[in-house]
Amino acid sequence: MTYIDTTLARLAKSSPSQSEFYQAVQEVLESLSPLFEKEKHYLDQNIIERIVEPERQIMFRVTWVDDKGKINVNKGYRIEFNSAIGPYKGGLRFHPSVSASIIKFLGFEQTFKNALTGLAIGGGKGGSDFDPKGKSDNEIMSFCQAFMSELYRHIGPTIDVPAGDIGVGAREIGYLFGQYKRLTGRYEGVLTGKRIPWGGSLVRTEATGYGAVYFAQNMLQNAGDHLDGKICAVSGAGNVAIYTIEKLYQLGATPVTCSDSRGMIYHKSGINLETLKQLKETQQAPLEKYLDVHPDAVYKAVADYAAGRNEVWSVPCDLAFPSATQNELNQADALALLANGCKLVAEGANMPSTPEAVEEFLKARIHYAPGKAANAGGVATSQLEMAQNAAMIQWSFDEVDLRLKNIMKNIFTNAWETADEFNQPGNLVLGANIAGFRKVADAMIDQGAV
Ligand SMILES: NC(=O)C1=CN([C@@H]2O[C@H](COP(=O)(O)OP(=O)(O)OC[C@H]3O[C@@H](n4cnc5c(N)ncnc54)[C@H](OP(=O)(O)O)[C@@H]3O)[C@@H](O)[C@H]2O)C=CC1
Ligand SMILES: O=C(O)CCC(=O)C(=O)O
Repeated sequence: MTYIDTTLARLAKSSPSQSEFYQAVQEVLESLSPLFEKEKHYLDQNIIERIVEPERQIMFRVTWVDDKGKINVNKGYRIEFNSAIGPYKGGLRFHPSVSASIIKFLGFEQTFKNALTGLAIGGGKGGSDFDPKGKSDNEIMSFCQAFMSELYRHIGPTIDVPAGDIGVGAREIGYLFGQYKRLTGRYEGVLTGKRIPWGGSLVRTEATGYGAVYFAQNMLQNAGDHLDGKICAVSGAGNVAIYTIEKLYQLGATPVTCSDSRGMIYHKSGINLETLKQLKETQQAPLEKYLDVHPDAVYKAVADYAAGRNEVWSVPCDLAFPSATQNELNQADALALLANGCKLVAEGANMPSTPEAVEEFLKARIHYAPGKAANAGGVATSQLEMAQNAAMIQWSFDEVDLRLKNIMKNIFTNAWETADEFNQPGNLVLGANIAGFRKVADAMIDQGAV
């Protein structure tokens, strides 16, 4: 048995039925093989067994009252995965699909992503199986207050700093922050993604989508190409997708698709960003309503989006930005993209491509950027928010945007050069995994057997 088989067998025994978590661990460990062959001390220090085990897993009951006076119970999670290079940092996801497996895979990925940013942030993730869809504002507040009533004792500006993810935006961060302040009496940078007037950072809202496009720009420029005139397929219709689409337009590309959990829009002349923002940021309406404003667009419903029936990937495009959720792009989707001429995939979502899809991209030698590299702009800008909070200052939009651009360039260069070092030029999966792992593992070794 290889060390990968041994590790996965051990995880299957100690953490049964966590398929997303095993998938993330397997993907990272497979690409680390060349590193372990070259630098044996990681195995001597038992780093693999240590790094796949979260430092702390908090699971709790969230009891809240809905508008009809009914008492509801949901499950809450915060997985504090790794603090070798800084306080735990990562988002909170509120979605009915949330499970220990999903939060653990996200926390594991977050650890390496945060290391790639070059900033002092460890990895964590949290959330709940609470479904915000169809809930009133009062119910969202009631849930957030109940969630924070347990979480507050585990977090702090130098301990663990949560943020948003699927189903958690500025509104939820506001309710969570208010409850933290009520319970502790402290006004401090304990959450990021806050609104600007009370401690938020400019550009945090846009950062993940903008960052993914900056990353794609770096990949293209490195190959003597550019974004101008490129046709782009984007999935998702939330925070990441919207600001990916915005930045693509700013840099001369044309995004032609977006999608939500019910279906996708194909608008050949280009997605209308104002309509999309109106539907998703203001009204929280299904994408089908887009047709009321733009009857020339095409809408296709999907029966089972997360299982890979994602029509976005069947559209002719030069570049693809999966920005909805994990495993939304399978092998058939990858083959359809390649057959249609797609030359670059930059992942805005976390682990959106299945292992078989990633294999196809690597085999075809197109530009492929895994989520932990391409979507790191969000968490990096969260760290910039922490820095501004700690210093009690606020930087301008341009200043934060410039820092974000530089961080994305550095991540690209680091992953690219690491791939070269291991004789796999252009393989950013290997480059990002080894570069992220090395930083965390070296810090763990320096800090002893803790
Ligand atoms: N926000 C951030 O800063 C960062 C986010 N990410 C990742 O980006 C991805 C998108 O996050 P974000 O845009 O913030 O989230 P949002 O909640 O703003 O939007 C998520 C979008 O994806 C769709 N979606 C979510 N889950 C599912 C599912 N299980 N099946 C089908 N469709 C689904 C939603 O459709 P519907 O509206 O119908 O629910 C929605 O359009 C996630 O993978 C997240 O982890 C990564 C780095 C940072
Ligand atoms: O901004 C953050 O802290 C976390 C963002 C996030 O959840 C992610 O990078 O997946």
